[in-house]
Amino acid sequence: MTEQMMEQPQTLTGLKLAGHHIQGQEEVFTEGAMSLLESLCARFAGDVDALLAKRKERQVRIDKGELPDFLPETRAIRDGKWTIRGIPTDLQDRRVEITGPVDRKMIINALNADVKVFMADFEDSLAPSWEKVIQGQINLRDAVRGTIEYKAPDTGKEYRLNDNPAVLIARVRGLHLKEKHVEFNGQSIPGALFDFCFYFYHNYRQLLSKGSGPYFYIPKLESHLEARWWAKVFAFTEERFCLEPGTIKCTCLIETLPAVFEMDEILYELRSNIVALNCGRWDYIFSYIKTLKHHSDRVLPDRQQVTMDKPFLSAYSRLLIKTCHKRGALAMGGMAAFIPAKDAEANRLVLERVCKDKELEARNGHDGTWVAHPGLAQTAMAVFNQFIGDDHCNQLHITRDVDAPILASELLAPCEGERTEHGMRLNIRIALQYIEAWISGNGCVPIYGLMEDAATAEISRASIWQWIHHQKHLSNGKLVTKALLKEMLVEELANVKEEVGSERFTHGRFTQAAVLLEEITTADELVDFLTLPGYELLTKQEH
Ligand SMILES: CC(=O)SCCNC(=O)CCNC(=O)[C@H](O)C(C)(C)COP(=O)(O)OP(=O)(O)OC[C@H]1O[C@@H](n2cnc3c(N)ncnc32)[C@H](O)[C@@H]1OP(=O)(O)O
Ligand SMILES: O=CC(=O)O
Ligand SMILES: [Mg+2]
Repeated sequence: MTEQMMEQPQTLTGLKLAGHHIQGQEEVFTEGAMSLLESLCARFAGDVDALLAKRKERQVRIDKGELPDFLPETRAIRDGKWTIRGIPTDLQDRRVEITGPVDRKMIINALNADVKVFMADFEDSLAPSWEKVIQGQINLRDAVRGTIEYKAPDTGKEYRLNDNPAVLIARVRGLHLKEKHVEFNGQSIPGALFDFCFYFYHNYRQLLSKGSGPYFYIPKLESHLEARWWAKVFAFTEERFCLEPGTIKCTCLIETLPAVFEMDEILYELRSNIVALNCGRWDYIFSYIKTLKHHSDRVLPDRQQVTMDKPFLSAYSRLLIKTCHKRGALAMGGMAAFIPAKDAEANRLVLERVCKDKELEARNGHDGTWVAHPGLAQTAMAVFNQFIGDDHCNQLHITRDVDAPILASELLAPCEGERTEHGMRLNIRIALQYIEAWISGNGCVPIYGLMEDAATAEISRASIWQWIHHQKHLSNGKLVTKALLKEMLVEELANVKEEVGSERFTHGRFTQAAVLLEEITTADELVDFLTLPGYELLTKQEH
């Protein structure tokens, strides 16, 4: 059957658009694209709930005292000799990747930045309002065709692509997030399938014709069974469009504690399509808190003290590199959350810190890294250039074979450090401001000189919950209780009002953010993801 025959209009019996009309949506919801979405939902949406249920089953065991470990039943995969299928030419050199949400100006700036790859983000840095997820698809379609343009309404500045834009990779939503504006057989569909379907459908031909391809970042995997689900989605799509197996390429973030014990297995399940793993450090730290939430000996200190040189994070980075390179896959580093400062001296310190962070990654053997802002690209590039040298375009040759095996106990090692009143108050102010931004439709914001997104904010709010839950004492002797949190929340809300100004405060959604923050930090059980209740508030205000 030819592709055209397969793309004949089909009766879209099960699929229903439940969102309000967004300008330009007809360009996204074409007959062919909707037909693909319906097929994907029919085959794969139902399995997502079963995969999410498996996460819960494992968590129940861990809550009872079990610790995550390498799986006995997949030992043969870990011990076996095999490699991934291969890495396309334009993904061999990924020494610096910029990331950012799928806003029009941001996309153009990111593709023009002095980087190898742009990860266009429907995930941690995007609050997925109906408008943003549709507009993001339109923006990426125009970017792939090279026609994307933007004129800033305030300055009149015009934006268009340079001659040699970065390679594009789209990051789709995690499996836990539904897209409530589209229903299949009466149920909201997985946001991941929505993002995958439309980005693939509207762009694969143009990408392949330019010598690139449909490339994806897959976030927040928790097991190799979830990777197997993605492998089936990719294989089905390739077959439907008569593409060679392995045409779709993906990079999986290893950003949950359970997944770090299944890296070989994830690579194996996806071996036709995968090219790299990535250390998504912020979600990983959040996942460490969440997974071990009932283990009183593994409560984290102030967020600022949990840096990549801490033993449990160093073990994670080194094991990821060793695992990837053994299988021929790239081992990407993660995000230093710094962003440039306006003041020259402050900016010098920012660049110094970024440089130190990137040196640690490059020295460990990572093949590349992430930056949150174009102003950091040169610094990261200089570090990786120095470590990669002139004879290579990555560090695949660093095998870490002589390293002692990295043990489960190292990955789970408690993290030393203080829990301070300053740290707790900072967590409250960061979480407040981030939640306010997210429920107002902005998924990534600068707060106190750092990039804050869904992953970094999760650490702040989950830490507060964990300190309350385990009745920790702060370094000044204060016992962390629900009452203390409530007292501090009132004070910090007032401080935030002073910081942002009463005009911004009154027109913002800070009170709603405070209510949500109080709810999720004082709940008996840790809420799985901040973005789940956040999505209800985000979408409630849509017309
Ligand atoms: C844990 C994780 O998942 S990390 C990955 C997800 N997070 C991200 O991707 C963060 C991406 N970064 C950002 O969103 C932004 O850098 C922010 C929100 C933190 C700060 O943005 P701003 O406040 O606009 O920064 P600033 O004013 O310094 O920007 C200066 C210019 O750089 C551009 N810029 C800033 N960050 C980016 C970026 N990531 N990509 C492209 N352009 C960018 C701005 O658009 C602006 O352009 P202009 O001069 O043409 O107007
Ligand atoms: O997605 C990246 C992370 O650090 O989380
Ligand atoms: Mg993440």
